[in-house]
Amino acid sequence: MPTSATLETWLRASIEEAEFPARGRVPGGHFRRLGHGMLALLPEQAAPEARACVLSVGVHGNETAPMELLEGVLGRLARGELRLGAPILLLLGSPEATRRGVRYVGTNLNRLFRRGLDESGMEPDRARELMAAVDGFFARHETLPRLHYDLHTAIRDSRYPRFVVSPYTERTAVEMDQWRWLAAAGIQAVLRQHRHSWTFSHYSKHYHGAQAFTVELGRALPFGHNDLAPLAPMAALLAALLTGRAPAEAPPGRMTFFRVAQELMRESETFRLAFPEATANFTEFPPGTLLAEDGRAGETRVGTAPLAVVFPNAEVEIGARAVLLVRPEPPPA
Ligand SMILES: O=C(O)CCC(=O)N[C@@H](CCC(=O)O)C(=O)O
Ligand SMILES: [Zn+2]
Repeated sequence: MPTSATLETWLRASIEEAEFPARGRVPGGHFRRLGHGMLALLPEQAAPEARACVLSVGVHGNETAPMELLEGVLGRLARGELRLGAPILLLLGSPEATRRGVRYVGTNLNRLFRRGLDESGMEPDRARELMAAVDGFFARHETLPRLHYDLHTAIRDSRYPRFVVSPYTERTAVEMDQWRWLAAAGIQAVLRQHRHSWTFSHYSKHYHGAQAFTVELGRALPFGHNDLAPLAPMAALLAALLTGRAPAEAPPGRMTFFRVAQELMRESETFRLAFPEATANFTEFPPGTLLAEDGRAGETRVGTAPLAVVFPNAEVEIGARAVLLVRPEPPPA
């Protein structure tokens, strides 16, 4: 069987469609290639604190910092600095989009994670493969608590460069431990969704009862241009998950909590945002401010309480989310 040294090359091999062994050894267990951009790390024995963890990167092809972060952690495992103690499913969301250096090729993959998806095309096909991989992984490790971190970077600057989106589902509550782990991992803000969003993290939370988040780790930059220093605490969290150890904890109140008040969809060709393109995520606007104009839907203005903007993007497909309008809320007690 090939040795763990191979593991470090898995991500680049997946992007370049290069040869990669079907299985190999790592300290504490072995890896198995499940498909293109899909790798399972399987421990000889799960540690007492182990969770069945899905770690996904590259659901948007040009978001490279999470890939470099993951390569670093896999390198530590390969060199024997870490010992595998939990089953981990590693997923490269869209190898083709990453190879081309683009967010997506045909349509936004991160809006397609729902059962019964019947669209055809590259991203819908990939969404079905990824959902099947997650289904199989959680079924195989059904006795362990479930976790999914879907790692991204944002298009724009942010008042909080590292933040998580907590998907909405009435079925699964967020455990307090998650807030403590994320606070210790250097996450600065939490954005709680107000309705179903059909993202990858929503899929694992809604259909599998996993603790699941979209994790934003700074700005989307090309390979080699990412500053990984601020992500060291997040690397430590991923390392703890791999080894099945309890991660470091910090008070959740260290993070600023927000809730989505409104999701503005682009409804026409003439949609435009009324604030500058470069406006940072979580920038707040006072009551009465004009935020957007959109054909027959007309104007959107801030009501009586201030609103902040997250993920503004006037160029999205018609029918897609153009901006989230959010307000602060108290941290969970
Ligand atoms: O910076 C942006 O405008 C988009 C960054 C990004 O890809 N965000 C995710 C968030 C997913 C979620 O809401 O959980 C996305 O838009 O898919
Ligand atoms: Zn993304």
